[in-house]
Amino acid sequence: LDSDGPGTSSGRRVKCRGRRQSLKCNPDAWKKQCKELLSLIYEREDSEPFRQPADLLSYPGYQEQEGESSESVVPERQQDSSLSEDYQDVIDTPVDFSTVKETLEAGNYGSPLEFYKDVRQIFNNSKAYTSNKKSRIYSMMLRLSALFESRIKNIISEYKSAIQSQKRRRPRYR
Ligand SMILES: O=C(NCC1CC1)N1CCN(C(=O)c2cccs2)CC1
Repeated sequence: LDSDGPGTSSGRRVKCRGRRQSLKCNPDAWKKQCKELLSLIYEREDSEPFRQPADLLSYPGYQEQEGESSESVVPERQQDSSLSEDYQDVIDTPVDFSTVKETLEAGNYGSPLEFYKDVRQIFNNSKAYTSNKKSRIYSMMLRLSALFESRIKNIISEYKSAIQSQKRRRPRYR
């Protein structure tokens, strides 16, 4: 697992004289940026299956709320009664966007990397659970993951630049 996350800045130094508020210098800017990214994710219909904890035991098929959308998607494991495994047998670390949203709003992420790790777990769980790479929910996850990765990489590289420019250069005596 690349704990560094995407977009590790490649040695580009940003001058951060004085003003911390400017986009590239504020090490706290990532919080607002991640909240905005999360709002964008919630706007996408593709996020619907991932907004609440997956609990396939509580209903026969995965039906969306009335009126939310015309289609209903049934995880193919529900269709295939031969599979005795259910979601919690397959997935060790269940996580969904409502949990991520709460953690972010409570200020319980120390960096965008921690946020990135949780969101990536949502997508990895979907990859681990699917028994069919053509399933509807899996394809929703793939689109959402592409959107997320395209946006998170700049948030993380700006955060890393801001941290780098905070470090005062102290002479090292060997
Ligand atoms: O039950 C839910 N989500 C809770 C619902 C929104 C109240 N899910 C079904 C299983 N999941 C998958 O990722 C896959 C299914 C098929 C291939 S992957 C996660 C979403």
